[in-house]
Amino acid sequence: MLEAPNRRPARFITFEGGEGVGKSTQVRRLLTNLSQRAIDVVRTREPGGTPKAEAIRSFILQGRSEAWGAGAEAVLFAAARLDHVNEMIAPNLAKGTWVISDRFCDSTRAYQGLTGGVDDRLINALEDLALDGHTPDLTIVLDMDPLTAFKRVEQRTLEEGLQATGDRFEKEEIEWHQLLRANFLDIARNNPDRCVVVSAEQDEEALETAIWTVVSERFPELQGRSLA
Ligand SMILES: Nc1ncnc2c1ncn2[C@@H]1O[C@H](COP(=O)(O)OP(=O)(O)O)[C@@H](O)[C@H]1O
Ligand SMILES: Cc1cn([C@H]2C[C@H](O)[C@@H](COP(=O)(O)OP(=O)(O)O)O2)c(=O)[nH]c1=O
Repeated sequence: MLEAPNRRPARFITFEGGEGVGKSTQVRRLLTNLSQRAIDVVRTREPGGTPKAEAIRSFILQGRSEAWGAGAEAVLFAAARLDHVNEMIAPNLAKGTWVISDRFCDSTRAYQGLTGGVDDRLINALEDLALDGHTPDLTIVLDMDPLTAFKRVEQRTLEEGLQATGDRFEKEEIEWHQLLRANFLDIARNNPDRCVVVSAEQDEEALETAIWTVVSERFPELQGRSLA
């Protein structure tokens, strides 16, 4: 099939960071901002994004893989990612649809690798195989003090009368989450062309504006696009 002339490639954007820093909220807001500028875009999440990957998600987040250790969990996250890339991310990008993912490969490197102690060689090999060249064009690393993030989540849970989930990784000690934060910052430092760190300690609207500035500067095709 002939390529349409001057057609820009679809972009792949990921959001990373610790628990409760506002990733899902900002993924939704960025999706709206892009859609309003007539960009075809979908949002997805990890672990998950396809039925098979969602099955692996519930298995891990219920704590059923915990006893196997961080190395086996890294393999499970990569198995979910392989399906997610092959069945969802790659086909969307191929047809010109932008993809925004709430977490992706940096989560495995940060949680299982740098914080969980899994050997770099396994993390690198899994990343290489699962991504198969589908490295994100831009990764927004949302950074904030984990205690403040937990307080936010607690506050909302109380306000909305929700049940606290206590997922597999949410119950780790605060020191563990502080180390996780430092490790996400290290990943960003080691990938300066791809990652941009944005402080998540600002209200939702201010953070949305900060992220929009990063995204629109990174992708020149967005400049001058008026709101639909
Ligand atoms: N900038 C913000 N300021 C205050 N509260 C926020 C902000 N962004 C999100 N929240 C609230 O914090 C909680 C976690 O947000 P969420 O987007 O689900 O984070 P994550 O996806 O990183 O876990 C939610 O209750 C959400 O409503
Ligand atoms: C994608 C991925 C997630 N995780 C963890 C991070 C979260 O604790 C959990 C995903 O749960 P989720 O409820 O999506 O967390 P959050 O709202 O904080 O993004 O899985 C890993 O440990 N490794 C990975 O590769």
